[in-house]
Amino acid sequence: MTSLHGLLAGWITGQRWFAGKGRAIDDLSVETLTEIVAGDPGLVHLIVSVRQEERRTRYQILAGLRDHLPDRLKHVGIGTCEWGGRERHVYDAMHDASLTEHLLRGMDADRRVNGVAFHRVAGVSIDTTQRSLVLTAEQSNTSLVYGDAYILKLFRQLNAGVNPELEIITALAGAGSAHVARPYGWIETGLDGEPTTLAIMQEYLPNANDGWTMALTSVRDLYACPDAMPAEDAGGDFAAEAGRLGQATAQVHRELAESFPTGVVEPPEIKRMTERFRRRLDRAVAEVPPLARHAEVAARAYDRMADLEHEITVQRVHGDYHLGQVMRTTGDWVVLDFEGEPGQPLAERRALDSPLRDVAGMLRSFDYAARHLLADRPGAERLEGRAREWAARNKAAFLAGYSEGGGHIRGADAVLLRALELSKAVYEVVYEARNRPSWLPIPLAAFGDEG
Ligand SMILES: Nc1ncnc2c1ncn2[C@@H]1O[C@H](COP(=O)(O)OP(=O)(O)O)[C@@H](O)[C@H]1O
Ligand SMILES: O=P(O)(O)O[C@H]1O[C@H](CO)[C@@H](O[C@H]2O[C@H](CO)[C@@H](O)[C@H](O)[C@H]2O)[C@H](O)[C@H]1O
Repeated sequence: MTSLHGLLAGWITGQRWFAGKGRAIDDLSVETLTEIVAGDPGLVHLIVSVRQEERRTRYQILAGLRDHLPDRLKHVGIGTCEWGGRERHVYDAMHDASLTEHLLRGMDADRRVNGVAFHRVAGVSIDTTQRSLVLTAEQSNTSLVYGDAYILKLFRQLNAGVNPELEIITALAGAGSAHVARPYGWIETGLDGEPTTLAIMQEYLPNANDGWTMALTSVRDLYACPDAMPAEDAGGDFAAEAGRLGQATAQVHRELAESFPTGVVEPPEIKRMTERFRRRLDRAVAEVPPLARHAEVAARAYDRMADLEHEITVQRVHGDYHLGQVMRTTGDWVVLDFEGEPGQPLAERRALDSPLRDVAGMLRSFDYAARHLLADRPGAERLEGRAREWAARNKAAFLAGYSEGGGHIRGADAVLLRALELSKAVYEVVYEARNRPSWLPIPLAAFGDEG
């Protein structure tokens, strides 16, 4: 009979959130196993450590155990193995509402099960009768939606330490921000001696649309219009929303600056920042060879940044800002997912940075939205111009909104912004190569234009 390790090693590579796709697993070990619910069905919490060549990554899994697997759960089966002296079915517990209700109950009761601690945010109450469904989004993590009340995000890749998202939404919600979803609870454990966030539960925004979906609708509308029609006359023009998003972004940056420390980075440290960008570029080229022919474009932008003679203001930022991280409610834009770039060390994700890093991230996202629909589309070359037009129009509206909302972008910031955009594109090249290789041409196109 296959061992639990063997089962997990065969299953994990097929999961959307598994970051090491395309590379063999050299070793998978179970670091911790905590029984959250005994019996049938049973629920166990696992932290597994996966080694692929030199890189070791920890992942979190919630596994269900049943003596008999009902048809409705067969599609999430992991396999069978011996457990407690008998053969049991192991499956992905996120799809079993009769198990995920224990997560709600655990948070409501501030329960602790061995090393796994459930917490409720002070002053809120949790409705434990809500049933969960797994969100089917393109995600680095896995989210459960309970009724239309809560959304619980289970972090898949684990890095020791408090997740910046928990820290930030707690502070901003506490300060009365209109741009974050209210936190309700979290789950944590100790890893390498540090409290480490395993999951966060927030208010679910039931009548909201995410920015990526809205932007794609707008792009589709434009592509369907006659070539001669100006973008502003096309149905579904997104520019007014892009402007409002810019304003909301500036407000969130102000709230972050008020809730956390800020600082300034002097030119010698700016040089060191560009050295880090270069090292990241070198690593990316080694991992994704098609990036090599564009490396010079990025290197030149970094050189220009290294020559900056004025200081840069730094503060806590979002860190992985894009259209999929913002939701338009009936009232305003709400910002999600303040956890920085998944997979980066937590210290880096919590470090103070230029708010323009988020601005750069969103500018890249407008390019993604414009180009995404061109892949594999007949007549794509004809639409290339329209894609540029859509991206340029919405980027300009976003930047104008950012300034109107009190965000600071001076003329001299163009060099910094360009370097940050290309640094983000380098990250995206690696992200796409690992997760969605057919999307790789999108970030690679960022280097084609010297800006
Ligand atoms: N509070 C919320 N209300 C409604 N939908 C949400 C909420 N938070 C996240 N979502 C949806 O879940 C998706 C993924 O959430 P996100 O926090 O970005 O996860 P990940 O870090 O895995 O990408 C979002 O794009 C959005 O569609
Ligand atoms: O999972 P997260 O949302 O934290 O972020 C990761 O996945 C994103 C993709 O889902 C990725 O974003 C890239 O693709 C987006 C379109 O799907 C695009 O809007 C972004 O601009 C682009 O960076 C993100 O980089 C990654 O960290």
